[in-house]
Amino acid sequence: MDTLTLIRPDDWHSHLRDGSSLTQTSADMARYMGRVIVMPNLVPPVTNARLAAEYRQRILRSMQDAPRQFDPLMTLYLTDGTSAEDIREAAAIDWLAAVKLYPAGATTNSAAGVKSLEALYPVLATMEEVDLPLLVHGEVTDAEVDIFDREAAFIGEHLAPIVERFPGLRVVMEHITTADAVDFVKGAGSKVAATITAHHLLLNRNDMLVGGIKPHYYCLPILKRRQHQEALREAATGTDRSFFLGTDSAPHEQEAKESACGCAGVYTAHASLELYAEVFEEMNALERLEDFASLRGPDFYARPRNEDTVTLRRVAWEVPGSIPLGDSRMVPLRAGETLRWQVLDAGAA
Ligand SMILES: NC(=O)N[C@@H](CC(=O)O)C(=O)O
Ligand SMILES: [Zn+2]
Ligand SMILES: [Zn+2]
Repeated sequence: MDTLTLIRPDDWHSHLRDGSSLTQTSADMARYMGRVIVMPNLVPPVTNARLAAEYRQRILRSMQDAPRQFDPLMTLYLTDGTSAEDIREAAAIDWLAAVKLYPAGATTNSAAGVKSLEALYPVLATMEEVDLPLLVHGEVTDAEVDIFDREAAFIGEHLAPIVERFPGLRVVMEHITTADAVDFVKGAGSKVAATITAHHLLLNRNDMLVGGIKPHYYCLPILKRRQHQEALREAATGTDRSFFLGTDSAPHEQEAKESACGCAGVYTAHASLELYAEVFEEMNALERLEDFASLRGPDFYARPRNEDTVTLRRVAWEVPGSIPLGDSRMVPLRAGETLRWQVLDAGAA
């Protein structure tokens, strides 16, 4: 198979950042994605509908000729101060898609995150009532818990109790990295889903650590052992419709990652569908890429599927060694390496 045409995909988890970074990040996303769920972890965070509306305008303005299909869907950052009123206001806005939970200190720009989840149960009850999905960065932050165990611990300590207490709440476990998460989502019923990134499908912790430490593979949740990577590959390419595309593309300046204390995040927006296509091809599952990338996400979010298409072609191309990020540069995944697939016809106007 040398060409693959699929319904236009959407990215259900992405970091576009702000200011001059938007020139690159929005353009990469808009190249062929339809809807893009934009994470709210700016400094300061996007905590209410007004801030989300202003951020959305900055994203749309960052592109001189935004393709017709590009539709940023915004999220609110859940904090200890989020009110039921914030939730009701958000739920009334079509482009406001969900509320994002970051446990305080779990990841990049999460200092404003939630300290006690249980104290926010009344807010979750309102979200359940108005059917506004909860997106979670699923890692505990206790210093005693090993970094490789933090996702599994979060499921048992926090996620399972939430799902049990709020059975009508739609929950997306974002960027899952373990077989534990795959098993939990499979057993949790139709209101619980998960996004899977291209880098967690392509890499495991050996890729990051053997033969020298690779800062551009460092992200959170951290890459796990090979068995977990294989469970993710089976889930993404399998028939369970709870698993769908979310790149977690997370740009950082080159110097911030190539550092004695490098920050977490992998940039994949320059080639997201192409990277997923490599995995699906390796798994002999290219025919299921459309379901994963373009159908399961809108079905879960109860939004219409896109109607137009994009076409991947087997045309080798080299990823640049670095690309602009505002006034600086960043190193995207597979920098300087050759990719097998390319989106040549994105049908964008
Ligand atoms: N994934 C990451 O490693 N980093 C993300 C935050 C996140 O999604 O956890 C970022 O904003 O840089
Ligand atoms: Zn996260
Ligand atoms: Zn993220």
